[in-house]
Amino acid sequence: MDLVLNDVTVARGGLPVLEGISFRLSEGQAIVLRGPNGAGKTTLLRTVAGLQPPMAGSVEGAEDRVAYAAHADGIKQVLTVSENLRLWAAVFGVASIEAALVAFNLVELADRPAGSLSAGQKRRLGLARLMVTGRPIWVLDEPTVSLDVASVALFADAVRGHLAGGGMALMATHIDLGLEAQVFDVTGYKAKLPAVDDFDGGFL
Ligand SMILES: Nc1ncnc2c1ncn2[C@@H]1O[C@H](COP(=O)(O)OP(=O)(O)OP(=O)(O)O)[C@@H](O)[C@H]1O
Repeated sequence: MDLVLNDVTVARGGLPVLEGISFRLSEGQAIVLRGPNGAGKTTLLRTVAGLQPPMAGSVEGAEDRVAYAAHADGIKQVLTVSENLRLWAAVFGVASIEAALVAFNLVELADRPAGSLSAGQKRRLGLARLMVTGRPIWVLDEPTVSLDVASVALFADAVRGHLAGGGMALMATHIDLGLEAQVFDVTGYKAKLPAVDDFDGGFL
């Protein structure tokens, strides 16, 4: 089933940020969101992930199918790397964590408490989590932050494998991952702020 956005408006703090967003993401495809800081990429990703409703328009095909990786890695600090992955695997009903450990070069760190990992290692664990969700739509907000060159390559391989298996990916990233992806620049979709109709100019 495709992920379809129809004329979506997204808002932060009650104010529209982006409007008129429409696209379709099919099996095996990726879309990379581009746009300057503050343009609304995170807000759009949060809306697709179901963390907030669209202000207008509709998001179809996302419900219970999205695995979301945001700036915060969502890691349980006191659990080990493998315990973290097993926890998520149990939540999502996935049998094995081995592929995720291998894909993100976490085998040697499997017994380390997650709280003792470096920023890049934590990020690898946060991304490995995607693989144990079994969910087809990966929604990723700046997934490569803190990753070194080798880890970026691991991540790109994991996304490539996910797409090859019929998965989909929607991500905000400023770096070129060497993936075949459509680029969606949100810059042209900046929302017009609603007119203030009870403004009293006499207070100026
Ligand atoms: N909690 C909040 N309450 C109100 N406004 C917010 C909140 N979080 C973000 N904003 C504002 O919403 C707008 C969109 O922010 P958003 O984080 O979606 O942009 P972005 O394109 O992801 O930026 P970046 O590239 O810097 O991560 C910005 O103007 C931002 O200041």
